Amino acid sequence: MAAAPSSFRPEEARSPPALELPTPPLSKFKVALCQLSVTADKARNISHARAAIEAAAAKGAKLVLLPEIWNGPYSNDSFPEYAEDIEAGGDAAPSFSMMSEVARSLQITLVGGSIAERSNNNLYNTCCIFGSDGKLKGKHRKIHLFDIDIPGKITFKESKTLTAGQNPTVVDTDVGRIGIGICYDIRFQELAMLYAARGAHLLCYPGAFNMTTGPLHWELLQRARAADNQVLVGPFGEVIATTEHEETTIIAEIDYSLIEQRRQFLPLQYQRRGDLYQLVDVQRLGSQ
Ligand SMILES: NC(=O)CCC(=O)C(=O)O
Repeated sequence: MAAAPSSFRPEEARSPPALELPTPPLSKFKVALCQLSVTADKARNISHARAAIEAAAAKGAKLVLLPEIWNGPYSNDSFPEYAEDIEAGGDAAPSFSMMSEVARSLQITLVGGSIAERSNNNLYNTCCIFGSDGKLKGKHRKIHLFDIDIPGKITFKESKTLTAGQNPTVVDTDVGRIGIGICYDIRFQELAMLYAARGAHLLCYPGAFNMTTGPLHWELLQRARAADNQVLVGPFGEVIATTEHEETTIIAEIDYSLIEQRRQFLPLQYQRRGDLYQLVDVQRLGSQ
């Protein structure tokens, strides 16, 4: 959020936003969310993830999602060991190569959870998004690193080993426009607002929540982001499908016609008081 610039005209702010929801290539499809058990054995994690993706596609999923840091343990000691050089590809990036290959062979869109990425002596927590041709459509480096200190409960500092990403990520895919965040990114509502303003149909946040704040907040945060921005969980903040902590894949139907319908029922975008507050898209400002 930022104060309005001095050239700001309230009557413009109160008119509908210039960016309407683009027409998605598919209006209804199945999404699969794979929740995976992760071990210290990277090769096993990769084949295990592949099997889950294949099983989801066999059930008709056109979009498959993996969780945060699925190819090894989620710890500062492990990030350097399991990190991959995505740009080099091949043997330097076996998790990345598997995802690209499986997306192509199954002709699905794959939001590849996240893996630690090594680039120019930095490590990032990175989500790769693959199109149904197996090509990398986009890469999101976690913007908000998870640094937390709740005495006696949890202390963790992702920033000890990882570098924060610098860019919001929106990708156009066969299943619509997707805004990407990774786990802790979901707590920062401006990012979700920005994605909605950029016409995202769907927001995907691969996660690995901790067990202190997680049970309290993970559903709350997803519902809040969806209800604020009228995007899916459901666009009214309704949970379409959920599960507990065990390994499983949940499959649900996404119906984008609900977004337009819910936005007509409850026309927040025309009621927003841009004359009093405004979200400034710094990347767009910079490119003007
Ligand atoms: N991996 C993460 O970013 C964890 C975020 C989390 O647990 C939270 O409470 O937020």
